[in-house]
Amino acid sequence: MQKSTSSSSLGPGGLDLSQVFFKSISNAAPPSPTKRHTKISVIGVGNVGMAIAQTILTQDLVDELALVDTKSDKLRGEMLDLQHAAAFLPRTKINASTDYSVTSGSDLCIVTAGARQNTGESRLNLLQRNVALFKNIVPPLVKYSPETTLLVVSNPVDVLTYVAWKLSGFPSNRVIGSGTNLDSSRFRFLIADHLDVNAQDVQAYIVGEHGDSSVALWSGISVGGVPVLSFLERQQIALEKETLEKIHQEVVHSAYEVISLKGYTSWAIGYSVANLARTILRDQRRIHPVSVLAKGFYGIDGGDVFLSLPAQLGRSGVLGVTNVHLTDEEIEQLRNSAKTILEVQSQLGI
Ligand SMILES: NC(=O)C1=CN([C@@H]2O[C@H](COP(=O)(O)OP(=O)(O)OC[C@H]3O[C@@H](n4cnc5c(N)ncnc54)[C@H](O)[C@@H]3O)[C@@H](O)[C@H]2O)C=CC1
Ligand SMILES: CC(=O)C(=O)O
Repeated sequence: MQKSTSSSSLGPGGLDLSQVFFKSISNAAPPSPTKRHTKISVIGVGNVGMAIAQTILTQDLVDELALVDTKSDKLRGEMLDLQHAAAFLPRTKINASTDYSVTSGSDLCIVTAGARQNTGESRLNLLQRNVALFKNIVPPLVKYSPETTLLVVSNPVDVLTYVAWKLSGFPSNRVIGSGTNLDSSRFRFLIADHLDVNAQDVQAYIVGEHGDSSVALWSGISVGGVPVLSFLERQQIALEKETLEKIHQEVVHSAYEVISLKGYTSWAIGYSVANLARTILRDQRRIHPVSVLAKGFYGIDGGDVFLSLPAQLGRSGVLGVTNVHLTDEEIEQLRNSAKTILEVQSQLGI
């Protein structure tokens, strides 16, 4: 597929159209040398890839957005549809191609390509199909953007982040999985709903596997800086363990429910990933629960495993993992989550 936008403003007969519409100001300042050209590539233009692409565009995050997929008609259709919104959006050059050269020089490559769950199917079930695709996706991304950060979204996201790390040969700080950033957003929504407060004022993390063995960090939840569990305890208000467990189960069940109702999930993951992209490209140094190489943190050992921990992110990827206080029960659950992922990983032969 050809590139979407002409890189030259030459009209018929070699006339420079920019000179027809604009007369140059002879002493105009040259473009600022400090302003970097920023670029994101999104691989896979299905429900998830397009939700991410459109959220990135509305947030004025990059100068250039490149889209890649194997379905050339769908790809061109999606590219044109986004380009036709140019009059309402911050200026971003949008290119699309089945050829990975379109991704060249990306600061961030977001991988959403691959099979998705059918109703009732677990994320881990997708593994073999998506590992095969990753072998065709990761090497060309590395070839065209050797300095990029890889952000994996395709499921099962934790194992595929490990696969992307292995296939890329990148240092682990430049390979991140979207992990439980989404689960934590669902968690914050449900807690906010329960307490009738704004979800943005709720600090709460789900860590571990993005999936059935995820771990809710109840001990660290705070609302507007007030630690929730200890506050309720002091007020002698019992928040029953069953209520807490029910909220966590609702988080775990969320994707299954949305998939059974509309066939896929898209909007929340779109916002979640665009939020991560902003932190990384703008060097915001915010803390997000995302899938990182977890070996050595919170007593996780037994192999190279990627799972979600609260990590500080910035321009160079993962800057560090936060030392959150976990209860013994939470540590035990986190190690079990690591074990679940490692068991799946051991079948890969990568
Ligand atoms: N980590 C998370 O929180 C979430 C992850 N997902 C995962 O994201 C993935 C995508 O989901 P949807 O967009 O709903 O699926 P979809 O079926 O709508 O789109 C997948 C796209 O990938 C493309 N594709 C397939 N093989 C490719 C290849 N080798 N190179 C480039 N493109 C290729 C397909 O042509 C298709 O356009 C799934 O694995 C899904 O489970 C979905 C929601 C949340
Ligand atoms: C599909 C998926 O992983 C989610 O929405 O959480």
